[in-house]
Amino acid sequence: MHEVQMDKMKKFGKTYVGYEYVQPILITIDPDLIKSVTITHFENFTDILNFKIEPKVTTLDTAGGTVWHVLRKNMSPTFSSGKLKGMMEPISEIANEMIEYLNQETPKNPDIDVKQLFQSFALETISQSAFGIKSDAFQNKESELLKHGREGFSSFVMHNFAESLLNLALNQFPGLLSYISLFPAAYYKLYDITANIMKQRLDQGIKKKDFLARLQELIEEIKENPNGEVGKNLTDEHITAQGAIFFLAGFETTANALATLCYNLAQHPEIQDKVREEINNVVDEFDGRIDYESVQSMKYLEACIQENLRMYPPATLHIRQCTKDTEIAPGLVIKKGMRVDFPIYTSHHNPEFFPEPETFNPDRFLPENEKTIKPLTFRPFGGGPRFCIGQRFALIEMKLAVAKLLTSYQINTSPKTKLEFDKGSPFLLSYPELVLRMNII
Ligand code: HEM
Repeated sequence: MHEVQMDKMKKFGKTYVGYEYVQPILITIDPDLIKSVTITHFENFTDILNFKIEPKVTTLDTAGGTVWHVLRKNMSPTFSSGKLKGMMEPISEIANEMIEYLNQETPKNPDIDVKQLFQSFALETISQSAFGIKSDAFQNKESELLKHGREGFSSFVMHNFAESLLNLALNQFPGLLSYISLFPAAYYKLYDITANIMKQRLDQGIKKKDFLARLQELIEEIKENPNGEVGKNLTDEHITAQGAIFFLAGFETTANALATLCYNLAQHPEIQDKVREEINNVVDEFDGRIDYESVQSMKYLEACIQENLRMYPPATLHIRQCTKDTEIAPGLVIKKGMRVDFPIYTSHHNPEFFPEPETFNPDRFLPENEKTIKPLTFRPFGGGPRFCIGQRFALIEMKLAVAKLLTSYQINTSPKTKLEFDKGSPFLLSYPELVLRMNII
């Protein structure tokens, strides 16, 4: 799909009108228009869907209006610096498990499907920090959570796709909604897992400090203060639903980005050597520690991660629905009910924003050069108040994983290395596998 968008942008320029059946959609990578919609006039563009869904599937990414506001406000503290710092110790342990797994596998066969490797890493990370449980993803490829994660994620992709296809029908016949579920079984399974763990914790008086603990606090708040902001706008079902989306949104995106980063580093051994040298120097300065503090000093590693997110953004598009007629630029009025699309891949590959866009050049993101990047042209995590809530979590998680990996392994291409993106995915730059050769240092 990103290829289609690239062709259209070449033909029509940075802004054009596309059609979904008979409904017009404004499609733009113009940073001024993006600012106008996602920031200046955000109150008229808070929503992602333009039809109602039941509370059990109203996750932060699908919620709209007041429900979204209240959810976002109350979920944000989970990602404060203090909370993130607390989560890093288990993540560091999981990265160690990943290295142990490689130490066990690579003597048999150094060609590793890094997509699968990082899916296990990301799954274990989310399941321990969100659900407080071990999924045993490295050793157990049949892990229940891994299965629901993969199925749920393809469904998550599908529900976005289904949303586009059913949009028109649902608009005209809202009654259809009682018959159609856009959210397949895996979603409900994750809802049940969340509900069961919360119940178990309540019954056994287990106290933790993870995402689920925050959800439990909110459910308590509804009971204690039914007329407060949370009680008036949310139900227990709304809150429980958030367990699933944190799991689904954080799993595949992070795994995809980590795998393509390793691919870029394998293609550019000189960049890989440079980033390894930085990691080793910082680790020496921090008495051998790779942790929350030390990874903050790895500026070149951060630049490599950002440059990889530019070249291969896991999400290729983000969208907003207009809820009130709004003039977003002189003479350009977006009507209520119209959707505005912001292609990410197309913006990241536009030579006007990023010269020589097909070249992997982490220097673009070094602190001294970052000012040359125009705000809202680089949007791997979206933009405005509705940007990705897991951004900081994902960045630190990726830094930790890559820092640990590069101190133990040299990443090379293998004759089996091939990066081929799935065709037709409207929102994601997904690919089935990515094999790289991992040589112990
Ligand atoms: C490399 C990793 C990731 C990428 C590239 C990514 C990308 C995105 C993008 C493009 C959006 C749409 C933002 C917009 O509409 O402006 C989004 C939303 C979201 N992401 Fe992420 N994400 C990543 C990791 C995570 C993680 C780790 C979590 C959770 C732990 C997460 C949770 C969410 C949620 C809940 C939303 C909806 C936010 C809202 O509508 O308020 N993401 N993400």
